[in-house]
Formats: sequence, structure tokens, C-alpha cells
Amino acid sequence: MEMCSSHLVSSGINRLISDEQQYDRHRLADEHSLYLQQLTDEQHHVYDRIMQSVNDGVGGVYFLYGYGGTGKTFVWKTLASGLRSRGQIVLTVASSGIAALLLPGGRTAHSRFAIPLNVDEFSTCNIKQGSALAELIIKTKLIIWDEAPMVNKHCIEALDRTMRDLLRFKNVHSEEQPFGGKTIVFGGDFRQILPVIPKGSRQDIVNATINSSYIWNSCNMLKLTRNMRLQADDANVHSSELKDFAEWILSIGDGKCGESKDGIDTIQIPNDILIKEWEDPIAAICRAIYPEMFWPSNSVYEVEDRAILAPTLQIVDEINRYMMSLNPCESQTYYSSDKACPTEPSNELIASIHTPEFLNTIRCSGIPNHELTVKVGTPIMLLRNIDHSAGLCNGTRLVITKLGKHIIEAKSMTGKNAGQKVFIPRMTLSPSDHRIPFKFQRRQFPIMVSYAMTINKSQGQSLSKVGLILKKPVFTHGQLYVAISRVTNKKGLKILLCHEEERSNETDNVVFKEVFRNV
Ligand SMILES: Nc1ncnc2c1ncn2[C@@H]1O[C@H](COP(=O)(O)OP(=O)(O)OP(=O)(O)O)[C@@H](O)[C@H]1O
Repeated sequence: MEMCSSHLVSSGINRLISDEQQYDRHRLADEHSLYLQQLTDEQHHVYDRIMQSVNDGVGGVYFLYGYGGTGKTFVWKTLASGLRSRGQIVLTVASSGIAALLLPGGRTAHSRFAIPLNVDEFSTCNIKQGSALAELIIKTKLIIWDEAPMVNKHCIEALDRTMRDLLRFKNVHSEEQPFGGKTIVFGGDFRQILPVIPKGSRQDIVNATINSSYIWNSCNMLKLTRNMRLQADDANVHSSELKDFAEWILSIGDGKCGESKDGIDTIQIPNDILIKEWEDPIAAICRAIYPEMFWPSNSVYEVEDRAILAPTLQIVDEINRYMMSLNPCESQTYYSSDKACPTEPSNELIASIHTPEFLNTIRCSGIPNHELTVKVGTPIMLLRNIDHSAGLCNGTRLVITKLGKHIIEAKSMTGKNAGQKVFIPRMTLSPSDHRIPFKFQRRQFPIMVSYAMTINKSQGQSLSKVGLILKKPVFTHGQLYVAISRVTNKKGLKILLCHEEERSNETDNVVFKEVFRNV
């Protein structure tokens, strides 16, 4: 949506620019020198390259490649504090709301750059020349875009096209320079789930990633290889055990574990992670991850920092229903009101098909179901950005504390706002799913129950206990890697396999190795 310039520019002051210059420069200068002393040699090299590019003002495109825990966020924080302490503007964005929360002053790329929801090779951002947002971009010294491999390359190309155009009055060569001659640094891990292309083939998915874009030819690669999370971790855990676990996770991400056949690897799950004793697989995985829920006299239902993951929504729903049945509190069901958006030209026949009753039956990811049953104590996940500064964005997990008629009260589970109570209102939501060939609106609380969630939805979450249930093997690139890398502690991970007739410790791992061809 185009930002209203008059609203953001009042009495000659561009609010978007002044917001970005409001940082406490003394505090940031102290923070910056502290971070700078701590940087490892490889982190320092990355920092120097990017700072050099900003200071020279010549622009440049960089990609910082490093798996989880190598300190990408640490480098982003050092860069941002260094430039902001000088009063310079750094825009920090991420492809998902959860990753954006980890960045200082972070926003999602879509909201920051007004990127359209449905993009193609001709798309541009909704930013007008002369608008407040255009001025902000012109004044920006550095753009940091985390988790870039999970977004469709057309989103990144839309920003490139827009910036080449916006900067042409400032830089006569902007149209020939990537991102109009600004410095931009992308980050991320190609082992994770790649852009989701509904009904897309393997080739379509690989083709939609940033390293299949024309932008990639201008990208300077920078790498981080040392796992800083493991170094910082609990000294009680034997470090060689942690190292082995981290290497096992990486070998799954790289597709270098197990035997390969027709592009699918068969891997073995270690005995201490596998759940072998079970009658009912759903009950068994729930008992492993939420044992307190099975204690008869228990009144404290610990759900924080835990989740059960599965590849498909169907199993996720089954687990959530099962877990809800263990909570003795009274349930409340909220029904959405759905309506079709008018079509042009208005068509009586279509209107008679898209009745509210028909719309109520539609279930798709990204919007809540028509019928939403919850209880006090139910863990939920937000499906929309509500208030980024309060840590309430798409993907934030909370626990319900009170159920009203028009509002739900909940408590944040993680992050700097953990424990804080918030109110969630009903919102009008429209699905952006290409598979629904017409537009409709649903008014409902923007939440889903999250005892269990799909692996795709868990990307970016950091959890102390993870249960992975595979009634069917994983089916796309990165799913197994993302599922098992949500925990850093081996003890927190349990896997239950029930996709074979006979009990086995083997399952599939899908890695599109061609995606690593040029990284
Ligand atoms: N040079 C450093 N000195 C001290 N601690 C560091 C350093 N670099 C990273 N860390 C710490 O290591 C942990 C992992 O770093 P960070 O979160 O930046 O990694 P990441 O690559 O962004 O991981 P992810 O992709 O999983 O978010 C953090 O606790 C961070 O504070």
C-alpha cells in the first residue's frame, strides 16, 4: 500500500527519516565499541568490507552466507550500531516477522519497502517518487536484508527496479547500478526452506531463489563458518556431544548424510532421539513433549518454548485437537464472518456460488479457520503483524490468559516482551493464496492453536523442546533441517517415525543440491 506522504511529512519534517535518526547515539557508540572488540576475525572481515563500501559511497551488493549460530545477527548489530551512532540511516529488514524481531529496529521487507503481495518479473514497490518513503530510501546508507533465500527473487528484484528509478535524481548512473548504487547486504542459509511456490516443481522453487536472480551476478559473497552459539552455550553440556549434534544437523542440511537414491537421501535417526515405544503415535509424541499435561493432579500447564512439528496441516490439526482435549478448562469457539469481495463486472452466478456457508469451509495457511476453538492456557501463534514494537508479529507465540467476547487476552512466551499481557482483536483478513481464484474476506482473531505447527511455520523459531512426527516423510527442500535445527540441545529433540508398515529408524531427507551450485 502506498504510504500517505502528507501524513508522514508534516511541517517539513519527514517522520520516517526522523524516526530512523532518533536513536541514542551515545549508547549506540558504546555498544558499537563493545561489539567491535568481540568480533572474530572472519566477522571483522565481513564488517570491514561492508563498512568500506558504505564509507566509499560507491554502493555494492553483498551476501553473507552462514548457517544458524555463526553470528550473522551479531554482525548486523555491529554494523547498525556503528552507522546509527554517527546519525546515519540503516534499514534492517527480514523476510519473516520473527527474524525481523531479532534485528535492531527490524521490520519485514514487505512492510518496509511496500512490496506487493503477488509479485512477478515486472513488479515494482508501491513507492512514489517524492514520497516520504522515497526520501528515506534516498537518505539510507545501508540496507540489511536477513533470511533472503526464503523470499521469492521477484520481491528483491522489485526493490532493485524501484531503487534504480528513485535514485536517478541523486545519481545519474543509478539506472545502470544494482539498487541504484546503494550498499545492500543480504543474509541467510540456503539449507532452509526456500520460497513457497504453490504447486511449484523443484525447478520452479530453485528458480525463485535469490541465487537464480540477475542480482546474483552482482553479489559479493561473504562467509561465516564458526558456530558462535555453541561456544556461548551451557558449559554443563559436553562440548564434543554438542559439536557432533551440530555436525549431524549440518550434514542433513547439506544432503551429505545417509544414502542417496533418485535425489532423496535415506537417513537414520539416532536411537537417543527416536521414540520407539508407542501404541498411538499422536499420544506418544504429545507425552514426550508436554509430559506435565498427562499428570492427573497437575494444574500448571507448561507450554512455553515447545512445539510439535509435522510436514502437513492435517496432522498438525489432529495433534492440536488432542492436546486441547487434555486441558480441563472450558472451551470457547469463535466463528468468523466471511464474505466474497465484489467482482468486476458483478456476476450473479458467481455470487450465488460464493455463499458465506461455502466460504466458511475454506481452510488455507496464513488465515485462521472459520471455527476457532481455544481455552485459557492454549498456546497460540499470531498470523498477522499487530504491533512490531511490542514484539507482536506474524509468528509470535503467546499463551491465552482470558477469553472475552470481542477480545482475547494473552501472554507473550518469548523475546524481550516475555510475560507481558496483550489484547488481540478480531481482524479482517484476505488470503493471498494463488490457488483461490477469487477474493474473499474473513473477520476472525488472527491466531492459530500452536501446540503443533507445520515445519514451514516453525522456520525462525527457537525452541527448547521439539517433537517431530512423520506420518509421511518430509517432501521438500530443507524441511528436515529446519525441523531439527530449531533446538540447539540434543536432549530437547524427539522424533517419531510412523510412515512405514514396519517400525524403522529410517526416513527421507530432501535437499535440492543444485541450489548450492553458486554459493
Ligand atoms: N563475536 C562474538 N562474540 C560473542 N558472542 C557472539 C559473537 N558472535 C555471535 N555471538 C553469540 O552467538 C550466538 C549466535 O549468534 P547470532 O544469533 O548472531 O547467529 P545467527 O547467525 O544470526 O544465527 P541464526 O541464523 O540462527 O539467527 C548469539 O548468542 C550471539 O550473541
